[in-house]
Amino acid sequence: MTLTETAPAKLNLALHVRARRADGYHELETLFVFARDGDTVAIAPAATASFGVTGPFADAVGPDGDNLVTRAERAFRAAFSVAQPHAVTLDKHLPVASGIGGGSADAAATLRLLARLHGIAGDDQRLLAIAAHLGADVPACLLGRPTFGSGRGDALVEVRGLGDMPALLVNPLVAVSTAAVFAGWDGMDRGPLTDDGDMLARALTGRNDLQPPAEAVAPVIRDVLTVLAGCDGVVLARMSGSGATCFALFADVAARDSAAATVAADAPGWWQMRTTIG
Ligand SMILES: C[C@@](CO)(OP(=O)(O)O)[C@H](O)COP(=O)(O)OP(=O)(O)OC[C@H]1O[C@@H](n2ccc(N)nc2=O)[C@H](O)[C@@H]1O
Ligand SMILES: Nc1ncnc2c1ncn2[C@@H]1O[C@H](COP(=O)(O)OP(=O)(O)O)[C@@H](O)[C@H]1O
Repeated sequence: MTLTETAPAKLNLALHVRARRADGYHELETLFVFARDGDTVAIAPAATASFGVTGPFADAVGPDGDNLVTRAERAFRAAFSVAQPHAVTLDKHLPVASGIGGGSADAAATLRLLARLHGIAGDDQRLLAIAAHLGADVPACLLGRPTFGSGRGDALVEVRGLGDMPALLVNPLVAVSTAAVFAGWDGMDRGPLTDDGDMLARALTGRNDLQPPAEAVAPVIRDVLTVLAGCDGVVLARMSGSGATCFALFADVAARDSAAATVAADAPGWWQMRTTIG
């Protein structure tokens, strides 16, 4: 029996960095939303453990046994005393180290699949503990619903999402290290996210405080945002997470598709994904 799940791209509609912590992490406030599309993880019980990766970004993950998917599988088996090995395959469509949490989403999808396979409730606290240990973003990806995150980004409160908004994700295919971008933050607290209004209103009055340090690492991010912000019908254009992926939200599908055509013509070397944000 093979079980399959989408590991949806994560977007930070806004991300405010509030403080640097003694443990090397940062206090932040963020609005997490999830795309309808992303990677795909498939899991089946097997005589021996194995990992395989396919898809356009397979090479960036590599076939060896240490990545966020295999770490999630090992942590699950240890926490729930599961002796049964699994064959895991990952179809990798999201660029790696790109601010849309691909690795975190893959790990979260792996945990959800293993929970289904072994009869563990999706909201079991042990799953959440494994997720938090794998990375600051993994608990939000495990939940997979629109959420306000604080602390390291792992203190979560569910909020009402955007409804189904057409979105375009664009990455200039420059990998950006999350640690390096946080290290470049200037240390200035520019204030909290507002809790007034709906998700879109809160996002529109918010910012991404990691955008300036990410642009210092990868100046092409400014070009991506200039192209997106100039497209007709854009409601919001911003960088996600620590970059370099930027997103644009649109009021309708026609405007989103016309922006996708503009980006493809202006910058054929950039990665893009048309999707819908819930
Ligand atoms: C910036 C965000 C926003 O959602 O997303 P991405 O850009 O990774 O998608 C996340 O906070 C990333 O979460 P995640 O990618 O899971 O981070 P981790 O693996 O736990 O940490 C990688 C490194 O990022 C830095 N880090 C991460 C989270 C945080 N709140 N403060 C930090 O300073 C630390 O230097 C840490 O060593
Ligand atoms: N399954 C995976 N997919 C993507 N990256 C992974 C995976 N497993 C481990 N990684 C590592 O995790 C790091 C973060 O990748 P990713 O989650 O794609 O980026 P981000 O945290 O910027 O959203 C990368 O350096 C990558 O090498």
